[in-house]
Amino acid sequence: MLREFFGYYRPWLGLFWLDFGCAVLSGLLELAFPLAITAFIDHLLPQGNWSLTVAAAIGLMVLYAANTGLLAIVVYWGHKLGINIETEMRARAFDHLTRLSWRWYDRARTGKLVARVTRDLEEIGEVAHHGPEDAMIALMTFIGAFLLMFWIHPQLAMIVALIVPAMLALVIFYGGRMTRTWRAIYSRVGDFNVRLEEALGGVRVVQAFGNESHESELFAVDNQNYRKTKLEAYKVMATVSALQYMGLRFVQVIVMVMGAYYVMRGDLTTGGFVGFLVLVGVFYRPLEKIAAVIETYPRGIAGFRRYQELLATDPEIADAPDAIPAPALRGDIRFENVSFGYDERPILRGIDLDIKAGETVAFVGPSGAGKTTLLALLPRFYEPTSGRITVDGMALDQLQLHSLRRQIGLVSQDVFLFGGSLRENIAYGRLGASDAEITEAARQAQLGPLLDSLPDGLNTIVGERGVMLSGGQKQRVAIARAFLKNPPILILDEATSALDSQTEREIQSALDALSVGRTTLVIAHRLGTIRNADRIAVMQDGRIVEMGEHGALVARGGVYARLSG
Ligand SMILES: Nc1ncnc2c1ncn2[C@@H]1O[C@H](COP(=O)(O)OP(=O)(O)OP(=O)(O)O)[C@@H](O)[C@H]1O
Repeated sequence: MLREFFGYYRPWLGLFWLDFGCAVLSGLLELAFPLAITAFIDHLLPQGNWSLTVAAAIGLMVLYAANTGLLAIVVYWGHKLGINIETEMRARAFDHLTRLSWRWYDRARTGKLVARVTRDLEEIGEVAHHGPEDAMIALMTFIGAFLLMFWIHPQLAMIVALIVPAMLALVIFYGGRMTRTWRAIYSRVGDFNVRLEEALGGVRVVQAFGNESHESELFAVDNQNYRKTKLEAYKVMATVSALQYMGLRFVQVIVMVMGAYYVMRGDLTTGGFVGFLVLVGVFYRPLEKIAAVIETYPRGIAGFRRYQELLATDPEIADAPDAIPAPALRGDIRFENVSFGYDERPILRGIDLDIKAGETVAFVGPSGAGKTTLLALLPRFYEPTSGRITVDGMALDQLQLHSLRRQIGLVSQDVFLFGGSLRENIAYGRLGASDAEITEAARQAQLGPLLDSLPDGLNTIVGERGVMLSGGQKQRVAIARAFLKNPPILILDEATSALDSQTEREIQSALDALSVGRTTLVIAHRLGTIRNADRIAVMQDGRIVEMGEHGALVARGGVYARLSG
């Protein structure tokens, strides 16, 4: 896994080495400052040479200025490295997410997905930047400071070293607790997101049922859980920082006392003494860094695991290696003994169906009979469990998915509109369509009068999911998209919601115009559509139980006669 993680550094190796190199140099300079102080006190002061003192001070300032520059580089370019990696991962995650199957999305929670693409990747970015750099600096200053202290005064250095294992044990112990607490916090944030997403997304339903307080109570549970978990984390943080502070100060006092003793005995110079005291601070700092690494690293790694899992999710429905681009289709469609179930429960059972190019077939039957499911197999939103489907004699899975879907228009019951303008929403049917083409499609879909009445015309913003449009208008936008797409095959899932008869007539005539010259499969809830169909397929319990023209089916006196009667 680490190898894969470091693979993401490859395009940014230059940045990585720049960041890493500057961090190492800065670490070395940190070690040089205590030595400079020692030399200053022990060698310069006794000489009483003022100009040399000023020169030394200027030299020290230059060193500090250099270190400032190095630190600025580390902060900016290091974070740049992190965000570059994060951006690349986010792009891949989004790309993959847009390709996952309907079956996968049936089980997904959007709130959690959003958290993965945003928060998880942010954590990884942080680790990508700080991980190697922190670990290296910590190790280097830790060992370096100890060697220098040992060089100044071995016995004193050993006293400091005695305290190190205790501090490390502390850091590791609390680091582990911190990791667990953070994991819990993030899981709480996930719950939170899901709740927010559903309550706000469904706020109209919440209000319609007067269930605001109920939602607030549910939210309060998540909110309080989050608070409790956060408080746990703060407790651990308080303990760690208190212990760290106490540890450092105690060691400093011990060093002060012991150092003073050695100075009085003439074993240690004053400069060595002061330098040593500063080194204790330098030596101690990596412990904090190690604590930080122990805290952030597992978070990043947990995020990276989830990211890898996401990328490894099988899109289920994808192009076979030998799939060919679909040629311009005529629109002959065949279902051969097709069966399907979303899970173990069979929904479609051995469907055989032959539709000629240009034909309009209406599907009717009781709710839950499998009409929508059957038609969802044609653009390969789901794969049949057995049997096969062909268009123009070619099996669907021989064709490249995009080239197939480009030739199938879909007008479904619940039209999804994006939160932009009417223009953007209609143009979704064929990206890059000109304004003239968009307007023409809108008029064909009977949106003309609406466009004329809107001061902003095509630029009118439709609101999130198109809330500013009526149900009938949304339907017409979907029809306009289909006109613009101009596919040889059309799937219409009629709106079941009652439209007034005038609107219904307009939409029906737009749909009739749309289906001219195309193979049209329509899930019919209205008699008007059924009459226009060349044939009617009556579905029941996942089977086609009757097939034929309206008159013949009525005369037969079977299921259809009962349904339409
Ligand atoms: N995504 C899904 N996951 C699992 N089961 C599903 C899914 N979609 C539909 N079903 C189930 O499949 C069965 C057939 O549903 P389908 O929507 O195809 O029926 P329909 O004939 O179109 O009904 P309606 O006329 O009410 O739209 C139903 O029992 C439904 O519960």
